[in-house]
Amino acid sequence: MSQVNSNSALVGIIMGSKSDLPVMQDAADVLKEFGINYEITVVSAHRTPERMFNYAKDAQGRGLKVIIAGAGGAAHLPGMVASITTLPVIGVPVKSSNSIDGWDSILSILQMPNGIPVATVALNAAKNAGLLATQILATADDTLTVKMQAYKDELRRKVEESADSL
Ligand SMILES: Nc1c(C(=O)O)ncn1[C@@H]1O[C@H](COP(=O)(O)O)[C@@H](O)[C@H]1O
Repeated sequence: MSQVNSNSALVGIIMGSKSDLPVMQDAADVLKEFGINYEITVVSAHRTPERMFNYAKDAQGRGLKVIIAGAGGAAHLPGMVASITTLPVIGVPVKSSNSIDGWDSILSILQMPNGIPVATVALNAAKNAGLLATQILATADDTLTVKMQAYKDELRRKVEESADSL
């Protein structure tokens, strides 16, 4: 993996294992759709603690603005990364193969102690993580704001169209 969309990634997508990629790819697809440079790689707090520490420590200096971190099971990765960096961290609970219906990762990521927030999306909701990262970047980028508004207008139009066809 370790793929970088361009030299100047604004969003870092990390995951605890390559087995999370089918879920986390949705975040990358959204960022691609909005024309946002991102990087994507595997980082594990449990299995590669030094890699995790270095990634979080260097992220801001390398130009990242937001980190999306997905993990399953005892999902410590998003919280540990959030403890090291001042960048906003969006956590994606992943339903891994031997999970307790995903509740293990949901609660691990959601129930952070005061002081170290992780913006937790729904189970496997990497798409929403990508959209939230886009909205965070849009606060300082008018072009992105216009694109996000168009995205929402299109969502509304599709729902209204489906309602009209009932
Ligand atoms: N939760 C974590 C962390 C971590 O939080 O550091 N590292 C790996 N994992 C998770 O273990 C699950 C099973 O991983 P494997 O499929 O590699 O056995 C994955 O969902 C991964 O995110």
